[in-house]
Amino acid sequence: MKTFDELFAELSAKVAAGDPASGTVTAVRDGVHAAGKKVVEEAAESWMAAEHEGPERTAEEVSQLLYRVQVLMLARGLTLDDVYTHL
Ligand SMILES: N=c1c2ncn([C@@H]3O[C@H](COP(=O)(O)OP(=O)(O)OP(=O)(O)O)[C@@H](O)[C@H]3O)c2ncn1[C@@H]1O[C@H](COP(=O)(O)O)[C@@H](O)[C@H]1O
Repeated sequence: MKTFDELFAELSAKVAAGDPASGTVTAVRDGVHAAGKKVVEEAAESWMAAEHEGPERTAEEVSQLLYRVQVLMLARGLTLDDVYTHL
């Protein structure tokens, strides 16, 4: 288990190192357009799970959504502080 901040630190380090085994590195290199499409896809799956599936499936889809949001942030060069300043 990890927190949102811990995941972002892990993904940032992998991207900075260009870790060849990391799916995140590939996803970030694919760019903002592809990353944005994945955010929308996982958002829709989260919504559908919340309406039609149980809490466990919904939590799983929301975790994927949070991951895809972080990929989009990294592809766009945003930090957590850039976002948190608006909360
Ligand atoms: N949390 C995630 C995570 N969530 C989703 N994914 C990726 O997203 C893929 C699933 O996306 P798809 O679009 O294929 O999903 P789907 O077909 O819609 O599947 P469902 O939504 O229907 O379940 C997974 O196979 C992973 O490649 C993730 N990949 C990585 N992480 C975390 O990121 C860390 C670093 O990962 P790497 O960069 O791969 O080392 C890992 O330790 C994890 O903690």
